[in-house]
Amino acid sequence: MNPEALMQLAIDKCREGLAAGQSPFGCAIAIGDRVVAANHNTVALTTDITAHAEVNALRAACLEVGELHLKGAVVATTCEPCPMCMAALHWAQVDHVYYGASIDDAAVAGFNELHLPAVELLRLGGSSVKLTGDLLTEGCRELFTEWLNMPHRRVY
Ligand SMILES: Nc1nc2[nH]cnc2c(=O)[nH]1
Repeated sequence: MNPEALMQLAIDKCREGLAAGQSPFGCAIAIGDRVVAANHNTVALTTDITAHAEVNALRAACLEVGELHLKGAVVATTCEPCPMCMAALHWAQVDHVYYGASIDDAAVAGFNELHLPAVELLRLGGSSVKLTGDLLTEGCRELFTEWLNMPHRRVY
């Protein structure tokens, strides 16, 4: 599946989350042409601070394929993975991660981000996961704008 189409799925899933009062993050995972997971962040819903979109998608994808490692998997996430999510993506041995908005964009929207770029974490840790940013960035940033207009948003 091409990365743009996968990112559009992540954006759509994020909007589903926004409609349900969740935070503005979505993630989709494909292996070849098969979409194995598409999830949004559920931190507010589950009172689970680790329920980021990427962690939710990884859990769903591993369950779906019945494997710990997602060899050949392509991941599209609306925002650059935080260190927790980047580490989880490394553990799952995904092939390539695409993201749209940046950690700085999330911080500007009010999230208490660790200012450690995903590319730095991969380099420091010697990970072979491929990483490409700036995919459908404006569409992904727009999700933060929509979220900032929600009166009952929950920041963390
Ligand atoms: N990439 C990403 N960054 C976040 N920052 C806070 N929550 C999230 C999330 O679900 N995904």
